[in-house]
Amino acid sequence: MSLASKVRIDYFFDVLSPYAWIGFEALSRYQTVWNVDVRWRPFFLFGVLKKAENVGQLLQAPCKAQYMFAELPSLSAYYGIPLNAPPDPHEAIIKKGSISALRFLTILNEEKVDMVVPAAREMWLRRWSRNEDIHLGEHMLQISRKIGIPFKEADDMVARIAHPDTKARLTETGNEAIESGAFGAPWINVHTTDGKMHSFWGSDRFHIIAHLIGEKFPGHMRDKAPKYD
Ligand SMILES: N[C@@H](CCC(=O)N[C@@H](CS)C(=O)NCC(=O)O)C(=O)O
Repeated sequence: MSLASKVRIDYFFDVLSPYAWIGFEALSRYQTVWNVDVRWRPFFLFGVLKKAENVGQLLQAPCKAQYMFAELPSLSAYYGIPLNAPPDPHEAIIKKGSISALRFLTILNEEKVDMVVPAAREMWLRRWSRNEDIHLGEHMLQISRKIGIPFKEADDMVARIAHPDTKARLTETGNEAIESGAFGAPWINVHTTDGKMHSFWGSDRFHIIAHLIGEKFPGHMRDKAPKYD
């Protein structure tokens, strides 16, 4: 068996999850200094929660829901991420959702992989900073324009958002996460160079991941943050 020279990190996320955003920004910064190969893997969190029989946990324990929101301002300040909860979280998260955005990211991941990070970041900025919607095709076109995807290409990808192949690929990514034990987001699979896989839940596990792979975790690394606007 040949051993890999780089640690591969599969980062499963949904742009509706603010914790997945925090982890995404943290890992984007660490990606530049750790010897890792990061794969960004958009998955549909509600599908995963359902398959993992974890929907009730999240929505029915009021103290947990309250805590989830209460912790966000300190994380936002720590990492320097301009995070603002939408004024009507139920409408933004449950009613409008992220399925179109995730399907769009799924297409980008296969056809324009370099655009996945700027597109996902712009989606989070819209949903979790500026209170702008991300559930319609026209929003994907606005996002594409902002990050520099030519209109014709963007239009062609938006037209395939509802294609059965796109849906199937998003479901497959969720299933892969579920098979590795996922029950929430972010879900992080670290494939160490000895061929083993280690799974982690949360944006708050990077010090443990650093220890596992023999790297350093000096905290927020705000000096490596992009300009958020
Ligand atoms: N402590 C974790 C919390 C992550 C978290 O609460 N993620 C939510 C989605 S935004 C989730 O997966 N919840 C499932 C659960 O609580 O079981 C972190 O800091 O990232």
